[in-house]
Amino acid sequence: MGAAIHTDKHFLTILSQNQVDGLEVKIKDDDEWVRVKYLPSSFFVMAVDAFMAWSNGRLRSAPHRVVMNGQEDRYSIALFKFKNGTVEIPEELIDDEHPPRFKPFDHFKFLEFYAKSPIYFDERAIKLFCGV
Ligand SMILES: O=C(O)CCC(=O)C(=O)O
Ligand SMILES: [Fe+2]
Repeated sequence: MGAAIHTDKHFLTILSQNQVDGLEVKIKDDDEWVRVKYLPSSFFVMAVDAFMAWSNGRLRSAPHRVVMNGQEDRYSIALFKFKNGTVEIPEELIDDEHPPRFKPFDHFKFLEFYAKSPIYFDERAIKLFCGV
């Protein structure tokens, strides 16, 4: 079993797994998938959708998936961090060269809005919800 391509809707994702790899991340806008290699006892931390909006797009919420191709069992555990209240770009990250790319939004309303939507897992959801 694996996981289909998606971006996480939270603020930060912290992942850990047993020593069976499977997580793949798309770092650029091309077709290349990077397989995540964990050091023993390490965590993998990703800035995800709400962090991308907060950072005015400086950090990208990377599409990722889980691809399994062996017979070994894989276990992973995820901690999803939310931002309580309004997510708003700090003024230090806005200037003439970097106009705001996301409107302030309530993180839980974003989650609620897309909870039952077929595009919940789509990377465009955050841009459709609060993109400028
Ligand atoms: O199993 C993993 O390493 C990733 C799982 C994942 O992407 C998720 O739960 O959102
Ligand atoms: Fe994920």
